[in-house]
Amino acid sequence: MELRSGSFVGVHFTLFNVFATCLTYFAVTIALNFLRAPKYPDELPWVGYGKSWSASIKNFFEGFTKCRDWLQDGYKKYHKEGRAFVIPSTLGMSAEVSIPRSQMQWMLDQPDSVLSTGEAHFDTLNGAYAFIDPVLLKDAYHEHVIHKNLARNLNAIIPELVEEVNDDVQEVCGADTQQFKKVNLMDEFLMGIIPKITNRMLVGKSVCRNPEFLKNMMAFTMDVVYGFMFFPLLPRPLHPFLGPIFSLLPKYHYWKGRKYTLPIIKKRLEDMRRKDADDPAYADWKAPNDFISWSIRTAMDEGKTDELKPGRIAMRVCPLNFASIHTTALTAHSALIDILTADPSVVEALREEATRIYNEDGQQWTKNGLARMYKLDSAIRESQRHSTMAMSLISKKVVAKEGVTSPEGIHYPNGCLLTYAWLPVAHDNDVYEKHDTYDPFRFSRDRERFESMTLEEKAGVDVLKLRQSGMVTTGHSHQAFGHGRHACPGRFFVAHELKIMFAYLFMNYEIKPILERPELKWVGRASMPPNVDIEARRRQLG
Ligand code: HEM
Repeated sequence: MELRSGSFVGVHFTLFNVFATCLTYFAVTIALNFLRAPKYPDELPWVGYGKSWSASIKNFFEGFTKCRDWLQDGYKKYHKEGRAFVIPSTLGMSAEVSIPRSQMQWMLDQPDSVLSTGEAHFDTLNGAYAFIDPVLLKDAYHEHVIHKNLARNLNAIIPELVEEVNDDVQEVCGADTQQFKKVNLMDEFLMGIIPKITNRMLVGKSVCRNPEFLKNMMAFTMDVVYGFMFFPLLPRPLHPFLGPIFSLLPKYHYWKGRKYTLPIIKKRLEDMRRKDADDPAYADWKAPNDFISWSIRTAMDEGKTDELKPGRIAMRVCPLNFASIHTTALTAHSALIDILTADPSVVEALREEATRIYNEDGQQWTKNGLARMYKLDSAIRESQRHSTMAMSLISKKVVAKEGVTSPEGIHYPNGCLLTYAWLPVAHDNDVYEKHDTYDPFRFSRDRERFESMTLEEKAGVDVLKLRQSGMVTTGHSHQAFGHGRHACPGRFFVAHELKIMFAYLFMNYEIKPILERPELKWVGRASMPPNVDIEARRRQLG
């Protein structure tokens, strides 16, 4: 039969062929990936459709929408009995073993040479191709620099954060005291502000406001996300051939962005070397407090010559943008929606707290003042719990050649991926009473009660337990920043950043309440931010 182009039969056949080719391609991909996936011990139960060939095809597609239910099922059926189970591979994510709470400490206690967080990140994020150069994630020196420097320098960078937040919020929300201005919460407000604040800490004021630099950093973070979706659709044997082509994207955005960071890095290297050599011209010079200086100083102290190459430092700014911007924006997005859909008295209480502490501390933000914002701290932490961003936020890969045996007696061979389920814990009534309710002051009530006690009354209180209710204190039941020695080192910065930003917003703007909280939609193992606008009007003060 002759097929005439444009005829019904022709179109029909073409669509059929495309469909059949796609189906064959997916079947081959799933089969090849299935063959090369780590093998999990036979005695482990699986959720979803199980572990057979046909099950993995169903898991692959249906996991897209059903993963959340599978995790909840496994949590109730196995974790409550102290047993681990396997979450099957779904689009973008490999099969992983979910470890029950009773084995959590065992998992965290294993050295990196047995269970490695870095290797798990390298695999999940396609570190071989999606991060400019594989060395960036293979040897994540930027993480070491952040662990070592960020928290200890926070106090010193507060004034910079305050200036950045004030300027950026005003730029987005305007100064009109009459009319409300509508802004899209994610695209205009948070993505207009958070990349600048984060990069102020990473590369300083002159670069963090440069639109071209920001555009390329955002494009880089999206390249990593595209890689996340693209690589699982490719049979693994093709990765070495197509991966280098894909990697042109992140490389391109890095090259475009480094135009702005390289001159600063080179100058900083020279300045710091001259300062160290007691050059009299540098007697009064002080290195700016940012990632560039921390990175240089740490590499100099540790004799890491590779990490002193300007190009390497410029590259390391990229994975840090990836680690910090979307995570912070998603957290802030959920928190603002939760706060603005709560009773209006919640915003009033947060405004009162912020204004009082700001005035008590001489109309400035101090480390101590930010730490005393119990209500705001609690409102954010409660949102991290209530509107959980991802099903699990901890991942480890078995790297010990001989594997490792869990307290349950299960032997995990080399290559297995382990995780700890956060979503079901955050929504377990045994852990959090009324787990379905957003209770903004869930974590601050006891702290405030403590503050109003007499010294005698305070003596009878378990202060350590009280301190654990802060948003930066990770634990078995607060995993929004992970837990253990690889818990997020950026969380102290995030707490400062969000408190300064929300306080500024509530103190200086009226914001219309959001009438109904949009439902959280889950895709695979992550929740998708709903599209929400806020309406803000500058308050007329004094
Ligand atoms: C609200 C915002 C953030 C959230 C929710 C978040 C969440 C997390 C989580 C869950 C982990 C642990 C991953 C694991 O164990 O597998 C992590 C690690 C990390 N985060 Fe964050 N993060 C945030 C912001 C930031 C910021 C602002 C920075 C840096 C400036 C940062 C830098 C890092 C680094 C370097 C690691 C790797 C630590 C290691 O493996 O030792 N994060 N983050």
